[in-house]
Amino acid sequence: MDDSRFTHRTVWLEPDGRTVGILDQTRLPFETVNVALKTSTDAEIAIRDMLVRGAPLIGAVGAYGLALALAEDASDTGLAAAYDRLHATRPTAINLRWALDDVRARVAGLAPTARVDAAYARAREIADEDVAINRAIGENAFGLIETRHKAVGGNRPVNILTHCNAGFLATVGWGTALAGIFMAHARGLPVHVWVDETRPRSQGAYLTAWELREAGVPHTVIADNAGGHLMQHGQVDMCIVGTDRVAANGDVCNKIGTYLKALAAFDNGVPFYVALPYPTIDWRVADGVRDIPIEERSPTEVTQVRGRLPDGAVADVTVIEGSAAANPAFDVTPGRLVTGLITERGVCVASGEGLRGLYPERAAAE
Ligand SMILES: CSC[C@H]1O[C@H](OP(=O)(O)O)[C@H](O)[C@@H]1O
Repeated sequence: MDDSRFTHRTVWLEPDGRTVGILDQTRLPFETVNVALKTSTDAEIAIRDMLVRGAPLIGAVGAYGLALALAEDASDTGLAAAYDRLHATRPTAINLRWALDDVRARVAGLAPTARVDAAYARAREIADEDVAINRAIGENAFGLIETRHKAVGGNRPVNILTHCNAGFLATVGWGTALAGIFMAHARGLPVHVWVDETRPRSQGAYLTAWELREAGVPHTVIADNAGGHLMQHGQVDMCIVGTDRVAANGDVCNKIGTYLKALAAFDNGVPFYVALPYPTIDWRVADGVRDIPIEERSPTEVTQVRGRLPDGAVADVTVIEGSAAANPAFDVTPGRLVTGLITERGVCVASGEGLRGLYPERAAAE
């Protein structure tokens, strides 16, 4: 299958070998705008303000951000300061720390004059590795979708609910939760996707729906509160979502509202899967519900909505006036509510034992 439709459209290195190109996801689906990151501050702002978002993608952009920073100051002090600035942009997705740790380890022992090239080389490897990993996740997810298709009679589309955006826009390519869906559609296995709009930033309505439209995958956007009703009435055959951090015990941190979908799925016997690449596993966190930091974002993301006005202009409109608003950006689903974790190495139970079975060397090394 042609990878190009699902890869290298979110972040790339410009021909000058230093400038980092990104697709500005805050403008989608209304406009397609590319942005050039020329400084480490550009990279910081891009991650913090969610021009790029999605755990694997912010890891890749964080890696390039460190390379941009080393081009400005390759000293030990400069490296440490840049690491801290980039790490502080978003606290929940573990891929950012993973990527910054990886690049720092790669360059720390080098002479400052050798650090920039080494950092860019490693950032490129991280980006390319993400595409390969997600393709493998897609194959493993495709197998589950194919099995589900047979289980529901094999004569109708598999109805899959997803939350937020874990498509190629959340990664360097293919996506995680959507990768298997793209493959199923391309291979003629009929699927239909229920797309949670995913307030307050509406990554589902703005980004997942855009990806599925582009790929021609049948889908229906729904209010976040509709999923439980659809599950109660047999309209959902399985759920597949992404994640920003999986704890060593299998607890899953993902966009706010995921926990509620997992509860509804558990109550209705709907298989609930979470797709993730190995950098999303945080072996240092023993209990996800207790220990994973939850990002609190600006209340304006709740009180304002971006849309297209009748005259065609795109604007932010205030929909809540005079009231306080709270905006926790993630929640944590206990592993007991998760049917399986879909990784590049296969599918496992959402538990410490399940994860160690797939990654024996990682558990030992962490
Ligand atoms: C494949 S990671 C996707 C994951 O990231 C999203 O968070 P955000 O858009 O705030 O970066 C969301 O939790 C997705 O499930």
